[in-house]
Amino acid sequence: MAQEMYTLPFKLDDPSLLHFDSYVNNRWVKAQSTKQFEVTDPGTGANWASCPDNGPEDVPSAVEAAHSSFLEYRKQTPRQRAQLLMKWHTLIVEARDDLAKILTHETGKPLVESYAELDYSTGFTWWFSGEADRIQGTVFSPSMPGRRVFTVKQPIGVVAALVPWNFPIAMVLRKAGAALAAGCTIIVKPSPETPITVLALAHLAEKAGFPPGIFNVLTTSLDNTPSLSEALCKHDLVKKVTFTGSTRVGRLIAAHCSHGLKKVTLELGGNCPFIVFEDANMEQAITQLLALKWRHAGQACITANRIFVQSGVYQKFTQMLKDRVSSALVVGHGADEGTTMGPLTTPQAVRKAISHVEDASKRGAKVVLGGKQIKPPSCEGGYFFEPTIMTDITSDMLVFKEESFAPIASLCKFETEEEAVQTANDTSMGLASYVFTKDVNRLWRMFENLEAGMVGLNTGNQSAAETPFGGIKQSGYGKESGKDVAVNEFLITKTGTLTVEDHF
Ligand SMILES: O=CCCC(=O)O
Repeated sequence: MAQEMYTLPFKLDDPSLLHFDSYVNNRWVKAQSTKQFEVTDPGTGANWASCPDNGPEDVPSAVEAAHSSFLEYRKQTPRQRAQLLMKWHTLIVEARDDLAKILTHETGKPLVESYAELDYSTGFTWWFSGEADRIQGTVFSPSMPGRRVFTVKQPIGVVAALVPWNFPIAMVLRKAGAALAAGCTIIVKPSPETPITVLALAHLAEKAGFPPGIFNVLTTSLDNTPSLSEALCKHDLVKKVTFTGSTRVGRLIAAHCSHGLKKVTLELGGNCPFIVFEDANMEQAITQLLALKWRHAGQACITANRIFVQSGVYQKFTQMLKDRVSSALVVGHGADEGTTMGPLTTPQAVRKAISHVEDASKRGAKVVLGGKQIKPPSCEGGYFFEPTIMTDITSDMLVFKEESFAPIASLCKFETEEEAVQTANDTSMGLASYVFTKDVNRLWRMFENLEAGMVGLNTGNQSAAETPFGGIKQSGYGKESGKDVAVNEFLITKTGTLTVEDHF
């Protein structure tokens, strides 16, 4: 359907930001099939845009363009790459109000959270423009006399970035920031729910002066996502794949990439434990939990999925949480003033939330708040679920075994530190964990014993551009953000050995 057939649900200060075609080699392009897919406002269920539904046949020309650009871009000095990133950063910051509106109408998150995502995201452009200048090799004398060894870091080549819908701007800038700083070119495949924010970033990248083929976006529908992603992963000229999403899809990506032995970064599911000991500062724990659990209605990989509370404060904590949630959360359309929790992004997410509550209730959990799908006034077609608190959660329930990815706080009681560690680690995932206690020795022990790539100690969300982000176990491998580690994911290390003749 042509874009003129849709009604835009918002007005932008700079309408030139809006693009509805894919972006390859600095050109706005359709899919070869000419097919389109629709973009929906999760707050109303109404479609407001459509984009090209690219398939595997659209991959080779995009990769070839990205590869020929790579052969030139890799020759730019780190300072030149830093300057391009900084210009992009400035333009994104300037477009903050418009980008926040698009983000809210694609993801459903409240405007206040869209602004928070933008501020988090521009941390990445800022940080990685600095990282470009800090890429360095080494030189040293080896054990063999008369030799010198040195290493240089070189960009790996064309990168494919497969990004999720929950933080579409942050996840693109976290990946692209590092890749472009390293001297790689990139093809981004946005999630079918959130292509327009990513196309707006492409518009700003061009305005910032990135030459053709450096930053490319191939949009695609849910149906074509598997085949297009596979074609990207298996193309010979794609040298690195970076993916954020579910563990199930992460396994498929790793399998596709194994053919070409491609370097892969996988940021996968969480099922993160949030542990509150009796001696914790309850106010602090609740405040941190609220910010973490209700961030984007629970749709973050690092959200608190299983909340373990020590028996002595279990009742008190449950009541405090219920009071705070009841008074703090206003559910509605993300663009409405006063909304503090928006809809879920997809109807499938609502179905999963319903099934998790039903399964837990059947197995003995108590729903102390919420538990149902809702339709706030003027949002009848939207994908809303009540902020929900359940107690008496046990390890046989789906909410314990899987990520809910919904506004469901699931509380489990525990007695001892040993039991808390054992049950928290009782999952195949290992992304983030959170511990609240005033006992510094216990904090340290928990930090060492919890199986997670990131541990918050009297802290909820710890995500930041300067902080290494990534999981262990089936939460994936590789690090994004942080000093050196993130850029290294897009670099190869080449070793030189030189024989030095001693003439003097
Ligand atoms: O959901 C995944 C990303 C969340 C974050 O970067 O804090």
